[in-house]
Amino acid sequence: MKVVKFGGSSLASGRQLEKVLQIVTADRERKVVVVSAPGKRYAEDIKVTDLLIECADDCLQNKDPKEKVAAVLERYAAIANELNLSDGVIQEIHDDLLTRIASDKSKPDRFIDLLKASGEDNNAKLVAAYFRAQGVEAHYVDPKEAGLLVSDEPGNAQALPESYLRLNSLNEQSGIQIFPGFFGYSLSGEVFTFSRSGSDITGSILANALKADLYENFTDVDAVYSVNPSIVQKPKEIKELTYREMRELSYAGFTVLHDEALVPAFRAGIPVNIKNTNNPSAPGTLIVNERDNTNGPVIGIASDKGFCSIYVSKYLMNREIGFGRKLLGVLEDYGLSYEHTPSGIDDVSVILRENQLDEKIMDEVINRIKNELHADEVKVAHSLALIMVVGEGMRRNVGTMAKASKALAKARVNIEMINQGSSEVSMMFGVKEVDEKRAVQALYEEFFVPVTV
Ligand SMILES: Nc1ncnc2c1ncn2[C@@H]1O[C@H](COP(=O)(O)OP(=O)(O)O)[C@@H](O)[C@H]1O
Ligand SMILES: N[C@@H](CC(=O)OP(=O)(O)O)C(=O)O
Repeated sequence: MKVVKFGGSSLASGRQLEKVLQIVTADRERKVVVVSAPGKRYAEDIKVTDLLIECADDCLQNKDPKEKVAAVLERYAAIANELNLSDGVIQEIHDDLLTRIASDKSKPDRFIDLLKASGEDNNAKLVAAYFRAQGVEAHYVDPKEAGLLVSDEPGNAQALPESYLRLNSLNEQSGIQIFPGFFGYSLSGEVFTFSRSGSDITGSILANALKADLYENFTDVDAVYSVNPSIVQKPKEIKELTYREMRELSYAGFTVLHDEALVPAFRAGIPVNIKNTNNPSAPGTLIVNERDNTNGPVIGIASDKGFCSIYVSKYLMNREIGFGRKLLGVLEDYGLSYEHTPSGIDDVSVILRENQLDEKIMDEVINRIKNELHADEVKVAHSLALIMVVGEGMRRNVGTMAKASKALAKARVNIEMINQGSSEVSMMFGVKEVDEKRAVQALYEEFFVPVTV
C-alpha cells in the first residue's frame, strides 16, 4: 500500500487534478492521498494558503474580508468549472469559510490556523467530489475523526504519539481516502497547523501509521537536484539519498521536502519517493536508509540566507567550566534557538536565524553576555548565508574540506566560518549573503561538473 501526497503546484488547476486522478488510478496500491491547498498556477500567482492568511488578518483588524473570501472561493470555483463539477461542493466550501470567519477571535494565532487549515480541508472535499464524479470510490477523511492529534502550538504543531495507532484504522476503509494535509486537532478539539509546507509531514505521519510500503511525494520537479535549480541551471539529479542526507539538505534550504517530513517515514523504515506530477514516468528520487556510495563524497549543496552570528571571545575560555552553558542559557532566556556553535580555544560563535531577534533583544543579549560572562569581546555579524555541503561519502574521503575551501577561494568568496557536523555527513560554510550564489555555483562546479552522469 502506498501513501501519496500532492503539493499545491499539483492541485492548482482543473488540468492538474486530471493528472492527479490519472496517477492515483494507475496504481491500485495508491490508497491514501494527502492533498495540499491549491498552489500557484504561474510565478506571480498567490497560493490559497497565503490568501487565507490575508483573509484572517483582515478579520483580526476588523476589516471586511469580502474581497479575500471572494478570491479564495474563486480559486475553488475555477477548478470546479474546469472539471464540470456541480455547484454543491463550492456552496459547501463557501459555507465552511463563513462559519470559520464567524468563529472566536480572542486567540488570534488559533484563528489564523483555523482559516489556514481550510485551504487543505476544503481542497480534500473538492478532490474527493471530482474523483467520485469520475466514477472512482473516494472519501474525504476528517482528520478529527481519523485521530490526527497534534500539540497546541499555532503554526508549528507536532503530531502526538497516540495519533499513529488511531490513524491505523484507515487501513480498513474501502476506496481511496482523500486526507487533507497541513493540520490536525489538539486534545481539546481545536485546529492547529504544522509549519508552512507541512502537508509533507501529514503524508509521512500517515505512511508510518498505516505501515505503507512507500510514501510518494508528488511535486513539480523530476527529482531532487544536487543544488537548488534557481541557483544553477539544470543541475544533476539525485537518484537516491539517505534520510540523513535529505534531512540535512531540506533543513539547509532544499524546500522541495519539509525538513520534518522524514522522521516518521524513517522511524518506520518507509522509503520516500519524490516524483513529478507533470512527468510521472520519471523515476524521481528515492530516499532510503542506506545507499551505494558510488557518486563521490558530496550528494548535494544547500544554502539559505537570513542568519547572524554572535562572536564571543574571552582569554582562557577553554578553562572556564560552564561557559558554554551560561552563554546558551542567555539565549534560552529569550526563547532563541541556535543553528551552530563553531568554537576555538578562547572564542566561540553562535549562529542564529536573524528573524528571531529585533535590535532591542540583540542589545540585551550582547549586554548580558558582556556583563554576566565577562567576555573580552562580543561582535555581531549580520546578513550571513549558510551553505551546507552534504554526503555520506565524506566520511571515507580525504580532502573534501580542502577541495571546497579551494573552490571558494578561487571564486573570491571569503569564508566567515566553517563547521563540520559531528555525524561527518555535512560541512557548513558561513559566507556573506551577497556571496551566496557565487559560492554555491563554485562548489557545484568543484564537486559535480567533472562527474559524467
Ligand atoms: N534541490 C532541489 N531540488 C528540487 N527542487 C528544489 C530544490 N531546492 C528547491 N527546490 C524547489 O522546490 C520546489 C518544489 O517544492 P514546493 O514548491 O513546496 O512544491 P509543492 O507545491 O509540490 O509542495 C521546486 O519547484 C523547486 O523550485
Ligand atoms: N498549503 C500549505 C501547506 C503545504 O504543504 O503546501 P505545499 O504542498 O504547497 O508546499 C502551505 O502553503 O504552507
